[in-house]
Amino acid sequence: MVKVAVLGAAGGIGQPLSLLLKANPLVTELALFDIVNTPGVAADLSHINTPAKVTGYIGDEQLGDALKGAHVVVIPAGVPRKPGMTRDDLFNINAGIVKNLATGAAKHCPKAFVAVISNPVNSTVPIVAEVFKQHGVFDPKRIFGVTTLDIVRAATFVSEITGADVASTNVPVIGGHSGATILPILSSLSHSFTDAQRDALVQRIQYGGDEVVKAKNGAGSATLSMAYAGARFVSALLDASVLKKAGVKECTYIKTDVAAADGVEYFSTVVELGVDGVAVAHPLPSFSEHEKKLYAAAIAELKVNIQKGIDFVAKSAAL
Ligand SMILES: NC(=O)c1ccc[n+]([C@@H]2O[C@H](COP(=O)([O-])OP(=O)(O)OC[C@H]3O[C@@H](n4cnc5c(N)ncnc54)[C@H](O)[C@@H]3O)[C@@H](O)[C@H]2O)c1
Ligand SMILES: O=C(O)C[C@H](O)C(=O)O
Repeated sequence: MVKVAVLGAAGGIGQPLSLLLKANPLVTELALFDIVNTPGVAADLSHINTPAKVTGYIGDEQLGDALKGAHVVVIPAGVPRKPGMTRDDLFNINAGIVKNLATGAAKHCPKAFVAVISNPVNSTVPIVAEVFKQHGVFDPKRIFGVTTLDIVRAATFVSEITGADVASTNVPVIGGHSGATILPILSSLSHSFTDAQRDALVQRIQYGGDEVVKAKNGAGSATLSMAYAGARFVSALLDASVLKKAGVKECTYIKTDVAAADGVEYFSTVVELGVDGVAVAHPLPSFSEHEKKLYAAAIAELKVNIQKGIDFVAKSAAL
């Protein structure tokens, strides 16, 4: 039995993500949780002739049933940005939503892999971790911030410049998931970019989310490309943990000591996935002079974002 629970399943990301997960033959049960509309989404997806049995769960009282027995919990619940907003502007609403869902996961499926999509990821992942710690079930190998969209974008934008096949273009993107914390490692590629090309690419990868937010003009942020990226990440988790495939690697934001020397305990890095989640978190790559500056800027912002998530859980525990 491989049960995947999607929390926020009726939303802009949740629906196409659930569709892609329904198409994954490794998934045998798909639990769709939201505060609205999941019975309809579940009925619709349930007619697709793939193995997953699909069930809709609605409202807090059904959260436990949605989560019980889950192998993977994916969380795209929460509000998206509108033009002019930063991801951090979503904190006040999304922190509470993620904390509540994480509490459900800690109680009902403490061993599940938890893949957090809700923004601001730099802070929501520490929130999930702190909630799991409070319940005495925290395992840093099992909680992930989904930064796969940055990898997907980087491959697309880089291949547009290099002309290389996009499917075989792989650009590591480390750090976090917002603006200056997004750190593409262009120096790892064999192509040599001019400084102007490099600067334009870094800018586009760091602010790719804003490109979509502007184009959607108030109707939300990336949903379809995020669903694709989220499904790719879950598929990697299942390949490693269910099929026990070796060498499955994705960049993902985890609690790790790779950047601990610089004072951050959460960082997105290249991670080799295994049956228990994180098998190997790769150390920082060797940076170009330019990347050293980007890294310093990323660290400064990450520190603030991470602390904000930790403080939020501590404050609400003290109430
Ligand atoms: N990690 C990434 O790369 C990435 C990419 C795109 C979007 N996002 C983030 O994903 C989140 C969702 O974006 P979206 O476009 O799908 O938004 P959306 O508004 O279309 O959908 C969000 C869904 O969450 C549900 N929801 C709200 N409160 C809930 C709760 N307490 N429990 C369960 N469900 C709840 C809503 O009912 C809605 O169906 C946003 O925070 C957005 O910023 C992250
Ligand atoms: O930009 C956003 O707010 C959504 C998401 O984080 C993205 O990168 O597209």
